[in-house]
Amino acid sequence: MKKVKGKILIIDDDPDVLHTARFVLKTQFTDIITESDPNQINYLLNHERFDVILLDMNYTIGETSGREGLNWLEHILQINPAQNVVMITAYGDIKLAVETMKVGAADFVVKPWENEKLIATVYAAFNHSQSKKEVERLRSKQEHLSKAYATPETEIIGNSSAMKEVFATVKKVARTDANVLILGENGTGKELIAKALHQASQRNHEAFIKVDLGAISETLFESELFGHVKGAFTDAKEDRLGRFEIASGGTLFLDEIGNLSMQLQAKLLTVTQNREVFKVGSNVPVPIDIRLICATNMPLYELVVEKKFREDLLYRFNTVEIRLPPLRERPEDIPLLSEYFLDIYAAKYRKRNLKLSNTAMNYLQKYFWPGNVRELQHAIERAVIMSEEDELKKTDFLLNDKKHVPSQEKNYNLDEVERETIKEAIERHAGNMSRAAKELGLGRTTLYRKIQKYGL
Ligand SMILES: Nc1ncnc2c1ncn2[C@@H]1O[C@H](COP(=O)(O)OP(=O)(O)OP(=O)(O)O)[C@@H](O)[C@H]1O
Repeated sequence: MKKVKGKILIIDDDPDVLHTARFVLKTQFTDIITESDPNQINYLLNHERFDVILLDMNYTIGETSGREGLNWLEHILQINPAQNVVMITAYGDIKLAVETMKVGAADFVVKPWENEKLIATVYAAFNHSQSKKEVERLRSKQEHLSKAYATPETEIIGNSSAMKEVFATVKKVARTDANVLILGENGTGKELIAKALHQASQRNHEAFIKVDLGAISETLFESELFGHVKGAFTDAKEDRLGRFEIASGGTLFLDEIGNLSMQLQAKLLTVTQNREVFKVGSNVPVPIDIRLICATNMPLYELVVEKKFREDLLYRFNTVEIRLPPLRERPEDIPLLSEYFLDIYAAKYRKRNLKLSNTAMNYLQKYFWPGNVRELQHAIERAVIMSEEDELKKTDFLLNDKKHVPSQEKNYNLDEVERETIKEAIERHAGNMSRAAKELGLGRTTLYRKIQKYGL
């Protein structure tokens, strides 16, 4: 018969009891640990997690009141309030055994026991412990999922060759468990791609948990990511699961990894190498099973050269790398995205007949889009709200004109480029010629000569 994967601890000062209990239970469970000295409870509970503890009521010779067992039970529940404990009691102690259940014992078995009865009682406690764990895991997962689903999902739009390549990579790697690193400027769709990878993976019925590492303070990092046990620090009023544990079985998306301090990078490396976490305040390792997706808008490879990002951590993250090009490098996606967002917002603001004029579309395609797709999305939403006619015009978009790159009509006339550059520098330094000259790398006299030449 296949044994159940479970760890049972038996604490009794009578070696015969330990021996027979081990003999009976090892036919059912994979790990049986016996201990004759209850003073070892602290050590044991701080180093391992037990599914069920079988605990004797009396230890000191001549002691039959059962009080000792009750005290040890309270002690165990203080260390781990969720621990399942089955009391071992002599026939005369049944009244006290019932008392222990009020304190928090899961059940009791009476010595001498029938083997079937012992197995059945430990099984029931074991199943209870498993369902308690599952309930806690599901509760935390649910909390995160409801937050995640508060924001509606969007399609991923793109017809440029760069985006087609991205889609092909997503398709290829989604079903593997390979770690994926997504690089790209703000608003290029890194999170969207991470979600797409999760949705197309075999883990899609499990949670997708996002952690914005840029938003977590250094002090809360461990508790947020690895969890904590009750009493680990002043505010730790109860046990809490970390994001790694909640994501177990699913996908963990670590955003903004470029912002991590060296110290936190070291911690993350250990966790991703060993695939287990230690909750703050606990020495018990918790195994984790996650698919890891990381993202950043920082130049990670440069940070490695500057020794600001660990090379070993980068190579742990980048088994597969996806680079999302900035929107200005794929202007052919702009009409598609613009129409897509226009549809959404025209419906939302009940302006269904709204169209984009050709001049407006032209204008959008030439803009620099420093905030990428997110900026385009906001620009369209704002224009839809502000528009008073059936057609969105160039003037409905409040874009920063300085950031326009008329790429197709780019001017390669050196004189004109020089004239524009000088004009911009003078404007930027509010007419301060020394500063403008310095920025342009020119002497003041040369600058004046050129101002005269170009009639500025
Ligand atoms: N290809 C796309 N198709 C449709 N919507 C997109 C696309 N790319 C990005 N978006 C939208 O743009 C917004 C920003 O996307 P997302 O949050 O995925 O970007 P990000 O790269 O993770 O940004 P940040 O670096 O700021 O976290 C979202 O509302 C997203 O739905």
